Amino acid sequence: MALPDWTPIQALDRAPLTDLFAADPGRVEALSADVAGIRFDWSKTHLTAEAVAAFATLADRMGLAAKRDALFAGAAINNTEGRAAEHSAERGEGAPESVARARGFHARMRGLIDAIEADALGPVRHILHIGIGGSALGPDVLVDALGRDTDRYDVAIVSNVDGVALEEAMDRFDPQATLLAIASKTFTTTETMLNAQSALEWMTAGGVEDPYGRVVALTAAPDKAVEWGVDETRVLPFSENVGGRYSLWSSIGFPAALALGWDAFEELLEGAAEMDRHFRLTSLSHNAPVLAAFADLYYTQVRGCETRATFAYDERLRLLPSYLQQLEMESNGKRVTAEGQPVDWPTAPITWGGVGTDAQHAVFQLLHQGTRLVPVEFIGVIEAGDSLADDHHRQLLLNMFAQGAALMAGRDAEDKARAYPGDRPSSTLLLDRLDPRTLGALLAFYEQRTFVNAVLLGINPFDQFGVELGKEMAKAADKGGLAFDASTTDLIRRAFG
Ligand SMILES: O=P(O)(O)OC[C@H]1O[C@H](O)[C@H](O)[C@@H](O)[C@@H]1O
Repeated sequence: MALPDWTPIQALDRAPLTDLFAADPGRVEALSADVAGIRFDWSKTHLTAEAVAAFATLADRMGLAAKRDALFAGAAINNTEGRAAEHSAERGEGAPESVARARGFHARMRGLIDAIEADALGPVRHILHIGIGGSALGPDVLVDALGRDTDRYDVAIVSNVDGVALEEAMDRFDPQATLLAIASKTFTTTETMLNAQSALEWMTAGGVEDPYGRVVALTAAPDKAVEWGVDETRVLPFSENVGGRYSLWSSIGFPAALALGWDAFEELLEGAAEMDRHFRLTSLSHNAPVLAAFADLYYTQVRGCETRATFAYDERLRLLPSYLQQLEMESNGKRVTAEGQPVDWPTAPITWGGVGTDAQHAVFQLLHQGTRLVPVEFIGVIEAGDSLADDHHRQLLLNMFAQGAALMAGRDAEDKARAYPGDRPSSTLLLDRLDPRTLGALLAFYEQRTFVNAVLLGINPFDQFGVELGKEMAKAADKGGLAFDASTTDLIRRAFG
């Protein structure tokens, strides 16, 4: 298989951003895209027509078009696990048999949601969703972003095995009015199974007559859920070919579908499908996930950037950075190629971020004047999420725009402590409004951008063997069967005697 050759990209001219704007009045339009209610603007990055062309050549060398087709055709592109990656089929974009299968699973989920809404499982006010990693981060983003104006159900998403997290939800919820949703692709994850067991005990202690009758399982291992005690009629399966961090479109999205209503969930899928079609059918130089990945790779491979920061200037998107951390770092934090050869180029940068304007008063000092170059991504929403006077939203967005401009322009000063070097890149995503369709498109954009990055890096984004060793050692430690190093042994002794 071809390996990436970065030399043509590293040889590109490195003109400062302000020169690039001065030289080309058409720069904004040339480096922007409008897709599914989102304006993407990469003009404040160092991408140029030449850079895009050089990356397009690299994309050819790495077989991006064929890999993209293979992704949507359901070929086994997750080669290390011998599996397809079929999250797009969940939103109707994929091989016909995979799409049909996903539709069948969705119909089943909808049927159960209808039954819950009709009180067939008894009165339900609270949804206690237990899951971790991909079985929590995606649904959490959805419910937090879109569920603020609805009081259909009160949702708690509990992931951490730290009982503090579960107790907080238990204190808030009435066990008699709670539905327990156990979300686990494998239905074996230690934290989730322990939390589920404790939640079930809490329901029993709270006088629920048939606690198992109030349990729903969201899983790609339906047999294991039945074995655990969930009635087959309340097991909502999804395909093994949907990766955990790509699974919010499947039955893992159940708490969002319940809290927001089925129509909203379908709109979310439709927005994602719109982004998929854009990704599949648009030429590379106008393709949003592709251009975003080109900029990502430019900064890691050419400018040595070790991190990339995302700042959502919208309180409703405050969980987006954590969701992106799993999506990007678990997918592309790899050190061997898809064929198992060591790579000698940097793979995924560290994804971090926060919410604006708060972050301006905390971490932006480093972005403006620190010694490290951090490409920044701003996300804003034109339509306000609040109903206060216009001032709030106007201030919010103006601050976001000003930060991008300041990073780029910089400012000279005699006193060097007061000088800003400028020429610091940012991309901006401006959403018309935050609704299910746009959020679906936004999340699908990030998924496909992650895929393009992986293809050009020559790695497989769909496995995550790196999370196993620590889990195995924790299990062995629990059984007392492992001789640890002196430091770890000392810590264990201090904690448990
Ligand atoms: O959904 P589950 O099988 O419980 O897995 C939950 C999570 O745990 C694993 O450790 C992986 O790192 C994640 O990709 C996954 O989403």
